Amino acid sequence: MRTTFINPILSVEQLEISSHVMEKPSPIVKDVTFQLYSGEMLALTGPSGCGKSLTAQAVVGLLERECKVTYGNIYYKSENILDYDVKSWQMLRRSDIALLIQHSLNGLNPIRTVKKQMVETMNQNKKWPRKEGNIYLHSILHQVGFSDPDDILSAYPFELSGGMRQRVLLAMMISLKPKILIADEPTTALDVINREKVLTLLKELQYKFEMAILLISHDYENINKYADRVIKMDQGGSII
Ligand SMILES: Nc1ncnc2c1ncn2[C@@H]1O[C@H](COP(=O)(O)OP(=O)(O)OP(=O)(O)O)[C@@H](O)[C@H]1O
Repeated sequence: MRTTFINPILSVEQLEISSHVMEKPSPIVKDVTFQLYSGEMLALTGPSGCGKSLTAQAVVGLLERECKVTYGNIYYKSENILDYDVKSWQMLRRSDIALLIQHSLNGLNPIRTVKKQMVETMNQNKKWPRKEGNIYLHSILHQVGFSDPDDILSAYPFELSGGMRQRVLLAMMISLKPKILIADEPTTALDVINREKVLTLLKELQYKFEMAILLISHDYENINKYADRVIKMDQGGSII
């Protein structure tokens, strides 16, 4: 799919996020405006603590209790998703916007096989007949680079390396065919070779699944190599 820079799939406008820890709410992220277009990989970068992760959490309705959006709008396909209730956010995360974060590695249940967890995820949007479901699972695991999906499916998460678990999580997310994947620092804690592997994989998935990817990263060298566009936040949390 070719990216057309006409109608953004996601539009963040003058976003302000404030912390309510103190009596008076104080903005931590201010004036964040950017557009993400269908099928592109957009990198969001900037110094540590400038608010990249908070921006990602706001887009999927997962800000922690003490943080709130205090100004601005977030449009997904022209709909202001800041008006959503809890159920609509859940639906959006289930079928449209997936967020991959480092912490989500712990999101795999340690006492259930990969297969059980993947089947459960896959069936959230559509009940798959067993045979078709199995074929689909295998094909998705192939897409994220597993040459022997059966071994992975029968494994428990603790039997897999961190990199393998990350690919399993990616496979789970991809199985729901999101329109947007937000990958928050997917290469942190990886060595140079594995960083390249993850980014190459994301690039392949971007094309194969016609997904838009918002890549949050500090890895300037690779960002320029893989992203179609790069935007930068400053210390005060605004886009520069
Ligand atoms: N739940 C929270 N309550 C209050 N302040 C928070 C909360 N989460 C993050 N912050 C603060 O908001 C600011 C932005 O944090 P955020 O994690 O979004 O930065 P970041 O740009 O993603 O940083 P990094 O690149 O290091 O991951 C930081 O100063 C952080 O301490």
